[in-house]
Amino acid sequence: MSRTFDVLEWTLAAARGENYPDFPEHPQMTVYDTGVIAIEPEQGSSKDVIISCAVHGDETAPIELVRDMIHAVLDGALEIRQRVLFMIANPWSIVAGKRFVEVNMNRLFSGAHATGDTLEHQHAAKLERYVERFYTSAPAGQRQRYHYDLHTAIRDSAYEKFAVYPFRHGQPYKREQLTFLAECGVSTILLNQAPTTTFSYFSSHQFGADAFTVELGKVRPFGQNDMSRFAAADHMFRQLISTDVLELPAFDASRHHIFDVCRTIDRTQSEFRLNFPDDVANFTPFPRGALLAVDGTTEYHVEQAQERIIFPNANVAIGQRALLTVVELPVTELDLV
Ligand SMILES: O=C(O)CCC(=O)N[C@@H](CCC(=O)O)C(=O)O
Ligand SMILES: [Zn+2]
Repeated sequence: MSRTFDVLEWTLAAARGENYPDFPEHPQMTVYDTGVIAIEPEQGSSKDVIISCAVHGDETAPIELVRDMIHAVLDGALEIRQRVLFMIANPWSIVAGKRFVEVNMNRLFSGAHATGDTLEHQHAAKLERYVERFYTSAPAGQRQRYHYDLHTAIRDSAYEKFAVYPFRHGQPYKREQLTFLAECGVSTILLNQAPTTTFSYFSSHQFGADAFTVELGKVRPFGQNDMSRFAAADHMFRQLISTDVLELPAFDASRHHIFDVCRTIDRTQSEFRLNFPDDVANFTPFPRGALLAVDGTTEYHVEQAQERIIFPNANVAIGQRALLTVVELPVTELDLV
């Protein structure tokens, strides 16, 4: 169905330098930038929720989810009870139909954007300012900050949906967040054990938000996503922003698969290869001793009894992460609050 105003078309037209009608006047909506829209209920909110997509431009399902939520608000079909910032983070990479135009933007947060001057460096700096503006302009009082940065993964995955819990600097993990994510269909969690320059770590570390990189499925072109696979996540995000108090079931440890990030293997040489085929899925386990990657003359072998591979990508820029390995951790070993 064609719309008189389509927020994605408006965002992409701006990225292409084309004309498009202005964003419609709406009493609760403030446009921070094309694709960056804050929605603020008049009163009574207690949550500041960021839902971002398109940090990688070819990860289309989250873009469709965010687009449809914004349209539902514009159409009066979704009543907003909490402050929300929707972010279509890299419109130029959507236009290009690529993960990024020049540089992977999800390595440029927490100030890393200062190291260059590409479109992605400049835009990451702006996105940081929008996050700061949104969180710091909330009404006074006790509030809770959230940031769900929605992605889809390049490879198939033994666990279709999973989330990265950014490094907590010793703070406990939250039962409520694990339960919320499980209700979204995301019951597999990776615990990052070091600071990163990702968008979710930025909001978590700089603003104390409950922030996650959420992998909702596999990268597919527009029109090829089976949106029924995202229905639970869509429902829960809408519940989060349209209710005063979000009803969640009690925490149930048996629902969750927790994995500790064990090793981060960076590509440091132009001669870099992964020692397994392109169709090996995320979370595939490898036995101790197996050769995973060769970086110049350095060989990376599996060190623990069973390490599983995540996000393998031999084509990353030199200096960037080419592979993570994870090991399963019983939920009972987590410091939970
Ligand atoms: O499938 C892949 O290889 C990449 C999917 C993706 O974009 N993942 C994020 C994870 C960010 C994090 O570690 O929090 C990324 O690589 O940026
Ligand atoms: Zn991504």
